[in-house]
Amino acid sequence: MDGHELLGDPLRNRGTAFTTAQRGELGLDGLLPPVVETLEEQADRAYRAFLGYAKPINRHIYLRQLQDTNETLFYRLVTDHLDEMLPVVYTPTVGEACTRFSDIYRRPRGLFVSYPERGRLREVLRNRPHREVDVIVVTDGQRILGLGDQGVGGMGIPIGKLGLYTAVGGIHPARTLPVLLDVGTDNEELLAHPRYLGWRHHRVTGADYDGFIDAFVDAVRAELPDALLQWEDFATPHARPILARYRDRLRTFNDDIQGTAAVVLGALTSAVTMTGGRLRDQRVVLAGAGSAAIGVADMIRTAMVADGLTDEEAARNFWIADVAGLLVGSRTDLSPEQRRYARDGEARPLAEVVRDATPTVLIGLSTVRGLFTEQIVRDMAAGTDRPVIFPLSNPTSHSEADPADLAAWTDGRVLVATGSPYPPLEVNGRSVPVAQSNNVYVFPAMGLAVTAAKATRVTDGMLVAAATALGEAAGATDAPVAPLLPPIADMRAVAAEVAVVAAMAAVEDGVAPEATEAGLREAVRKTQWEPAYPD
Ligand SMILES: NC(=O)c1ccc[n+]([C@@H]2O[C@H](COP(=O)([O-])OP(=O)(O)OC[C@H]3O[C@@H](n4cnc5c(N)ncnc54)[C@H](O)[C@@H]3O)[C@@H](O)[C@H]2O)c1
Ligand SMILES: O=C(O)C[C@H](O)C(=O)O
Ligand SMILES: [Mg+2]
Repeated sequence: MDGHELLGDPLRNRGTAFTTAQRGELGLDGLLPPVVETLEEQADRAYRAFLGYAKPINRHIYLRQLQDTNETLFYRLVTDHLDEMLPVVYTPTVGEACTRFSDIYRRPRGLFVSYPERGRLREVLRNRPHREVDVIVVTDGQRILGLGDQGVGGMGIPIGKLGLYTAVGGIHPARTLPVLLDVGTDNEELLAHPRYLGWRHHRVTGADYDGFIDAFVDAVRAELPDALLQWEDFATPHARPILARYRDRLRTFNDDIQGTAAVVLGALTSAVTMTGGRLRDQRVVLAGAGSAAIGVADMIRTAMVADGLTDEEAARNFWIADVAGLLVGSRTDLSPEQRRYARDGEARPLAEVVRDATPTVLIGLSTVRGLFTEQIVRDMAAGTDRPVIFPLSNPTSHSEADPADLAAWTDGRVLVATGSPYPPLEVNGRSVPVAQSNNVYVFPAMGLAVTAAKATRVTDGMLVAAATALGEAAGATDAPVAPLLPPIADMRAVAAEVAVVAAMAAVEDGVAPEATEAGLREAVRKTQWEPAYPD
């Protein structure tokens, strides 16, 4: 590699931080301005440049460009300013980046695996930019946040998620692989877009789709048998069947179903601690019955059983409503997973469900902006002292409610967590951060746990352990107002702690080699990469 090529390799490029001696040895003389800088000095310049952009999308484009130029510098910057940059590299701005992917595209990253190449998927995988991979995040772009089908633009999500595997989890950036499965798009606007960069074709469906997914998984197992495969933003009709099909065959999990459920259980555990109640006594209304909502219900139900209920009693604590109303036994459109929660009577709308059920907990995974109306929230707040309300749909433009409204409509009694970031609430003259109940609190820790413990599967036990550790890390007390999850600035330390607990669960479940807690702690520590130039 000559000097010029070296500067084009984001993993090895140090830009102005190459020393005088290195510049001489590596053929870099004349290719850089004369001053030699430290990483901190470079990060200071990059931060000022970042602040120079007013719009979040332009900040996102700047940071993505930095990531493609010098990854050490990118991760130093993001790690040092996580609170401020998480909403820019990730939700909600990453949603806009996906919708505008074909317009803002600069450079390739990751692998585009498209249907027309289905006969040669191993060759495509062999073209991966880096040989050794710990974590793959894959999407087919069909359900990007609450924004629907984004086709090839969905690639923004695996890139964003893996950026956090590194910034939060500490997985080495060269050991991550974003993958976009391009099976076409049913988004007519994209199909008509003159600059659309994906395969211009309607979505492949049925047996052809299933066969393609199978061929992809076979190629992953052949080429990267030790990698963790995370499924992300698949539409509900595919998400669960894919998870069921592969979860016992390789290291794999679905982030929207399982990662989401673990973080919600963690935040709910904090809320219940704060109210002084028991999990088993909560009456939960869920708005939305997609794969995220049912995943959340299943995990809370399991935790209620651990808290002393029978499975049947626990299921009776849920009222789940989707676009057609309450899930009831007389409906013919329910999947087996949904039917477990079906209740008697009519398929009444959410507002009626909230009036009848007198819930203590209201969770939104519906993609519908403003679904939690003032009336619904006031009705709920009339029946419980501390209403627990989680509007979890992303991005912000699809959130079921704004925390400030929830606080106003409940006279400050609400315990809130949101999917997308929101500014702090003013409560009795105090500024209280709003917990972001987003799977980012769990997936980097899962990657770290699987990698450090050499786990061969992702078990329910590992996810429940992660949820419990997260709830404990929030440090909830019976104080009247406090955030339900740890601060974002502490996320890296929390991920390491959650990873140790999940790794211990992997050993206990028999999917990882025997190891002590101290051994796993050391393995997690050693796995975590620090953004710094090596000596
Ligand atoms: N906070 C997080 O970490 C997190 C994680 C996963 C998903 N999500 C968000 O959850 C949302 C849903 O994801 P999904 O994969 O389950 O999607 P989905 O499209 O499968 O599910 C949406 C559900 O909402 C229902 N719905 C639509 N309109 C409704 C209405 N007016 N009243 C009640 N229900 C209604 C639909 O019938 C469906 O059951 C997305 O916005 C996604 O961004 C957030
Ligand atoms: O990506 C996120 O912010 C969370 C979640 O995976 C989602 O799909 O909304
Ligand atoms: Mg997702």
